[in-house]
Amino acid sequence: PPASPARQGSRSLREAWREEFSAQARGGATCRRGAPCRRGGARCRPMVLAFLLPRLCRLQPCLAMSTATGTFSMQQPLNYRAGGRVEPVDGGQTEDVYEPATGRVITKLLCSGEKEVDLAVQSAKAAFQTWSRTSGMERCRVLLEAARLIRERRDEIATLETINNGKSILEARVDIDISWQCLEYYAGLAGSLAGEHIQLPGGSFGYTRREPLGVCVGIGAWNYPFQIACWKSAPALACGNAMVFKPSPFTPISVLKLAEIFTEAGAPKGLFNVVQGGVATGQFLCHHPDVAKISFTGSVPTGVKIMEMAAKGIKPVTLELGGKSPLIIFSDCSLENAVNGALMANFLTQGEVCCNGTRVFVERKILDTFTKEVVKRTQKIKVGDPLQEDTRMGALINRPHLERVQRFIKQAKEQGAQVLCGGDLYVPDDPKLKNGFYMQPCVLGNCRDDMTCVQEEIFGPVMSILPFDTEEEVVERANNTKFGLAGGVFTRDIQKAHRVVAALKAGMCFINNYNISPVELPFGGYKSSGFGRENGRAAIEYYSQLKTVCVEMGDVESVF
Ligand SMILES: NC(=O)C1=CN([C@@H]2O[C@H](COP(=O)(O)OP(=O)(O)OC[C@H]3O[C@@H](n4cnc5c(N)ncnc54)[C@H](O)[C@@H]3O)[C@@H](O)[C@H]2O)C=CC1
Ligand SMILES: C[N+](C)(C)CCCC(=O)O
Repeated sequence: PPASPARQGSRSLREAWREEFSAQARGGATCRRGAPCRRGGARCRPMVLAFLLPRLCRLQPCLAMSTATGTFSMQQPLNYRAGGRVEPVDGGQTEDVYEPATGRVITKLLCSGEKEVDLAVQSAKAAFQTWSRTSGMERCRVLLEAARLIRERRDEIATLETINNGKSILEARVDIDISWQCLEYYAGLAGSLAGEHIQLPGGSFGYTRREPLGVCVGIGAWNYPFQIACWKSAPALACGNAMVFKPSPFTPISVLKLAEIFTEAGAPKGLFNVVQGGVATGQFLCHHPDVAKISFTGSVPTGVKIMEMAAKGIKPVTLELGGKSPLIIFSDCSLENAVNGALMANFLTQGEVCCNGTRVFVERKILDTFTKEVVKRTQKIKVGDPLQEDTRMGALINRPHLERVQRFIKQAKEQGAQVLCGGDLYVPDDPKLKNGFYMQPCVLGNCRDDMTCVQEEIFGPVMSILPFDTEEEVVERANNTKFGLAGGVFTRDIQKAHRVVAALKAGMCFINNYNISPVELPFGGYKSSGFGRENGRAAIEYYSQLKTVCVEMGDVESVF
């Protein structure tokens, strides 16, 4: 998008940085103007850095020297309150934050205590006073500007996401695109939020006002750190709320970019705050009496605890929890699309996706052909350095999680499943990656519905293939789970497609595709996968409340 003249100066510097930044991340030899470097990138780069670094220290305080794999380190402080980065005033417990690609510690996280949480909430409360009185159009402008800034810094934010989460840079860029689209979408809705006018007898009338809730808390998971923060803050802010966000302690970094961008886009200081920490910090947030709403993304057991805490304060909650979603492949599908769909449904973000279609039901007639093709394509997935352009699968979030996924595969074998490909740890040749958390994507055959790998959410790159014979049978088996986040069907028969998705007990269903994320569509679960919706118009309901005003135009007829 074209920059306004007022922004040109700082923008050209940022662009120069971005080009250098992307070149470093790629490890490629490009010069500052993005052209192939005739003088050799290695020699050219120090000159560019000598020019840029003093300025960057001011502009980009959270970025240290270099961002190529194995070189990034994050500077303190990591909390964001009242429009700036701050050290927590209390807390004290520290956690290591990793770069999954190399297993290096990139920073220490200071977990925020009760006082710091209170200061963040008070900061949000103060910003709410002004923000909640702005018009929808004023909010629209701030959100649009924030969306524009995210879009402008897409590569920089995606690189941070890749370094801290381990997903491929290709995927991280898509995540950032979905993030700014989400802000644009709610910017568009902000100006049209309105109540109703209702005529009553005798000229009296009523009307409704759609009002914000107050200070909303967002608690995020580690698989889509920046995107989750946008999915929560965009509708919250559009409705006139303020937010305190707590990312997962595994991925505390990229959300600071969002906080800085909101401030730069003109949001009042304190409108969007970040407190870092784990379980205890989350509990302080949920119990805080000035918090009006909690929106949570994470596991089912934590979701239960969040709801219990919210119940004590009668706070509304949105819960985006786990899943074990079915993907149903009928024999009349386009095989090529179905295979692509199954890969999309299982292997994005190293399989660490809540709505993944990990139970792949395949009509027996095409079981062998489908399985052969899926295995062939899975074996071709390039695992490795997530900042390399040709990598398609990076590293899992941390060592304990990698080991947990490995245990699921071991147990699947013990229960009779057959490993058709992958499943082993992967050690890249590059020595700097040898302590990274990599594994080969895995396809399991010979699966039965009662196996642990088919019942439990693995949250790793493991697909289970299950044969079926009839539509009725597969719908029943697909629904036979405590979860209900998503589901998919591949068929060329349109009646069958709609009949099957209508029968699926899941909040997000796909026909002839899987795991795409148009921000216009509501997203959320049935059953143990949670309730409330993110994205789409529906999310407005979860970040606002209706006030009814009844207006008497005549005299009061008293019964007394
Ligand atoms: N439905 C959805 O949209 C998504 C669901 N998930 C689910 O999340 C899980 C993986 O994410 P994790 O971060 O490991 O989940 P988790 O439930 O352990 O943690 C999620 C967040 O809650 C915080 N937290 C943990 N205990 C808390 C407590 N007692 N009170 C307040 N906050 C607390 C954590 O610090 C983190 O920020 C998977 O099971 C996955 O299915 C993940 C992404 C998206
Ligand atoms: C973006 N998408 C659809 C692949 C996943 C979003 C839900 C999650 O946070 O896991």
